[in-house]
Amino acid sequence: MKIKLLAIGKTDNKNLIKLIDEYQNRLKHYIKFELEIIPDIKNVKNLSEIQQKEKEGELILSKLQNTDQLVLLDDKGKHFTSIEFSNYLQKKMNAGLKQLVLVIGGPYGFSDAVYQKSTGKISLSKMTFSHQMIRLFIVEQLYRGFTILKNEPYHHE
Ligand SMILES: C[S@@+](CC[C@H](N)C(=O)[O-])C[C@H]1O[C@@H](n2cnc3c(N)ncnc32)[C@H](O)[C@@H]1O
Repeated sequence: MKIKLLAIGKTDNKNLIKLIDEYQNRLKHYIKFELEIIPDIKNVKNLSEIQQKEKEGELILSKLQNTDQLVLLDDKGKHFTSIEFSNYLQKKMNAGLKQLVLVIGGPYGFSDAVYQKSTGKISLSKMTFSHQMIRLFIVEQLYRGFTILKNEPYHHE
């Protein structure tokens, strides 16, 4: 299985980029992983929130292959402990899934079309974080999940 993380908009924060890169590199020892950044929509000032979400949604959906499973990172999604999340990843691998696509929405979240196409929603907290911070949190949790599956000493209860 491959995991693709789709995210909207580039971040200029060098410290954040460095940390994301570090976990991304660690993760690559366990699974094929790709972070794909969808460029920011141009002239967003002329768009309503709904129009921006719809345009971002079209770009997200255009990136999907037929066999992909689309799972959204969403503060209203399902909550997992890190161990439960590692089991979730194991189940996806056991199911013979070719590619799991995790998506981080833009500043206003997802369009209805993206919600309709998705097969699940994962929340990393009841709180809402910026779409940039979530990139770091999910790569760290993915890394943590794989170290749990491999019984490696990173996660402590
Ligand atoms: C600023 S948030 C968008 C908030 C927007 N009000 C909404 O309803 O989704 C930007 C993106 O970050 C991600 N995000 C923020 N907080 C999250 C959380 N607690 N769990 C999972 N994803 C989160 C989601 O992908 C969200 O679309």
